[in-house]
Amino acid sequence: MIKVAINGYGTIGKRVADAVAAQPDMEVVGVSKTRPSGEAYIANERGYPLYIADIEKKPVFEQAGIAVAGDVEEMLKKCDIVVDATPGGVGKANKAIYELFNVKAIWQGGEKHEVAGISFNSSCNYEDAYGADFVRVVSCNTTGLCRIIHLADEAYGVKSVFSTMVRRGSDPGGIKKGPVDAIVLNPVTIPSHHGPDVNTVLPTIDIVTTAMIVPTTFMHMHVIRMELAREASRDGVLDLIRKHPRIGIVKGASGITSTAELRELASDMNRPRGDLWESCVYEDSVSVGTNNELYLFQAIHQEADVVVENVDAIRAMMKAADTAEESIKMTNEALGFSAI
Ligand SMILES: NC(=O)C1=CN([C@@H]2O[C@H](COP(=O)(O)OP(=O)(O)OC[C@H]3O[C@@H](n4cnc5c(N)ncnc54)[C@H](O)[C@@H]3O)[C@@H](O)[C@H]2O)C=CC1
Ligand SMILES: O=C(OP(=O)(O)O)[C@H](O)COP(=O)(O)O
Repeated sequence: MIKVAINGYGTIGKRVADAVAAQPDMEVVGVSKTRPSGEAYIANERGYPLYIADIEKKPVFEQAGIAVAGDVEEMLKKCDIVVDATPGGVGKANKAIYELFNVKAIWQGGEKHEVAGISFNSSCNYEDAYGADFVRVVSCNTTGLCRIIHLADEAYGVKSVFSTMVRRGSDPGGIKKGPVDAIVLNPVTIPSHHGPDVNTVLPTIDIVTTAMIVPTTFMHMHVIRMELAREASRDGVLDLIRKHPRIGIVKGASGITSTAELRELASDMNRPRGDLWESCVYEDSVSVGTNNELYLFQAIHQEADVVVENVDAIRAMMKAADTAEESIKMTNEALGFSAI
């Protein structure tokens, strides 16, 4: 069994913990928090040993009725690999301690590529992470872009990409972020970080991205245009998407034209936390122009799509599955996940 620790049990960390716990070849040996919270009670309830960043706060946790197993250093002694899901920018400072305790580490998209030197998406570059000590799973939007661009590139060759990300303002549980009543160009400069970030996984893709934030909490929406090198058809593209284990199709016949209806669908499917681990391509949006330009809309559940990628990154780094296909299949099956 691969012993996995999760440093930072928040939006991403708690989901990664549950996904790891569901895998037949992995176990959660600990999760960490900085202060008592609803999530800390749940960690106790699920039987994940709870470690804390600052051991001096142990009495505060215990007074709140939350059992503490030790500090983060204790947790690192028990694991083979740590998933760092601390807030963006915090994780890089943890590298020294991971090196000290000789554990492999995975960071999230809020950190820069340089922290690990390998940026990861299982459908694109599983082999780059095979046996590696340090890997970064790219951000939720970048994950969604990488999946679809790589698929199109393998089949048709991608000459260039232009995409606009309409980003959610805050996660549903967030109370500190906005906007409440604005469309914020974020960033106002072009390109946004997503294009260069795609190039950390797919270095040869010619891509420009723009991004804005809107007052919604569930999912980002991508508007994508790709110029293809070889002749493509709408049906051909839809067939490829149907076969992809991490890209789903929002059927035109379902009448779903929004993120809100997708949230309802995920809940009705009894997905844990209503999570959509797959990118959700709107069938009726998929169009091919006369010069082989591919157009589509896809929705990305920001809290979920990177979770399955973290599980595959663990397997690649631990050499527990030789190919991406093998790992993706194991991950999806353990979660009872097949793309919509
Ligand atoms: N929320 C999202 O939509 C997505 C986030 N990401 C990335 O995932 C990473 C984590 O983001 P979230 O889960 O949203 O953050 P979050 O704020 O929900 O959770 C972070 C957790 O880390 C804990 N923490 C803070 N400092 C710590 C420390 N020094 N040691 C141990 N734990 C500490 C906090 O208590 C909290 O539980 C970031 O790099 C972010 O950019 C990636 C994809 C999507
Ligand atoms: O990785 C994300 O977005 P990104 O791909 O736009 O960087 C997550 O939605 C976190 O974004 P946030 O930095 O607005 O919390």
